[in-house]
Amino acid sequence: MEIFDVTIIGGGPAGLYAAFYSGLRELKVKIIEGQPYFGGKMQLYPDKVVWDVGGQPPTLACKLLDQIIRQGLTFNPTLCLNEKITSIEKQEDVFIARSDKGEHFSKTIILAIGGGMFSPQRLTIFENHLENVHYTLKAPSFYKDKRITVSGKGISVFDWANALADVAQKVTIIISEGQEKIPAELLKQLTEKAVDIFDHSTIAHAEMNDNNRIISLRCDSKEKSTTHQVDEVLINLGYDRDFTLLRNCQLPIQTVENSYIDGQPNGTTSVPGLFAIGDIIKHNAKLNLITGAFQDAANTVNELTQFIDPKARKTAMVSTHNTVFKERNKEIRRKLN
Ligand SMILES: Cc1cc2nc3c(=O)[nH]c(=O)nc-3n(C[C@H](O)[C@H](O)[C@H](O)COP(=O)(O)OP(=O)(O)OC[C@H]3O[C@@H](n4cnc5c(N)ncnc54)[C@H](O)[C@@H]3O)c2cc1C
Repeated sequence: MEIFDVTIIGGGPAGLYAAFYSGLRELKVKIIEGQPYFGGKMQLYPDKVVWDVGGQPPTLACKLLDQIIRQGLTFNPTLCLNEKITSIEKQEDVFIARSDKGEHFSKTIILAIGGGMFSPQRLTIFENHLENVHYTLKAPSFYKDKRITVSGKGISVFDWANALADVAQKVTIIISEGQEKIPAELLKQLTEKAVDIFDHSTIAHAEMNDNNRIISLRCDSKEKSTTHQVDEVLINLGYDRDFTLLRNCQLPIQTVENSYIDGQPNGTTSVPGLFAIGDIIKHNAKLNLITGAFQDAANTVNELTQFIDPKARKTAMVSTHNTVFKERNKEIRRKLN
């Protein structure tokens, strides 16, 4: 039985920074993410420009995320992707986190599960996996010179179409609602970019090729039927959030509004040794931002290091003076000079 110092559940910004900071504190770390990729909610807005991360120039979220992931992997933590943790229990001094893939043993646990596991609501006629149907937006370069259909509900559909119209060959919107709630300025931009909007319409039929890709879509409204050739289809119907873990957990974790963990700025919860960081935690000083997640992670890792070893330093040595970077700094200086 391999016992880790810390097992981090959730690979969003909070969990990834906790993995980095735990490495800085020379802890043995495992990070478990339910999705097949890291990034958490940042995967929902890769094309957006993020301005509010201290010291960073305005950056595309996908680029910032790439850096956050790389930083999270600096000290080679053990990685488990595509593994949803469904329960945690404690036997003597060891936590056991369980999924349908197995068991993980750890002296401490960090819950960095954000708003729970989110999964996109699927369009009924696309229930099976199709190669060119997407529920999150990839980096804009993926759509360059392609014919895109965006469908779903709400302003996000229009927002996505507007972002893609700058790079795509053709963008078409199909929505069942009207356009009344869409800001006039956004509609004006879409008209200028020659985006076709079919409102009060639904996707009624998809023609497939042998590679499990949709090649055309039939769109029906009360008045007419139209057919659109497509390269990629984007669906935005909103997201379901899954809190199975909090519901199943036998440990006395205190929750707020049944969806958040009642915790402290140093990450401690009602269960000694089990910590919570990022968007899942609620307390008066909580900041639901990427930088808030980073601060939670650093505070918590310092706290849990002392939980494991009460004689350990209270905080990590600052990175500029931390000897764990000695060898890597030589390489970085060589590159910079
Ligand atoms: C549209 C949008 C725009 C935003 N814009 C900004 C911005 O401009 N600037 C800013 O600072 N912040 C922004 N935010 C907020 C920021 O993205 C969040 O504060 C941040 O992602 C929180 O990180 P987290 O790691 O706590 O949670 P999340 O990012 O939600 O990550 C949690 C991870 O845990 C995983 N997980 C959950 N349950 C389990 C389980 N049982 N087992 C395994 N894994 C599990 C999830 O799959 C997910 O990957 C934005 C958020 C949204 C939604």
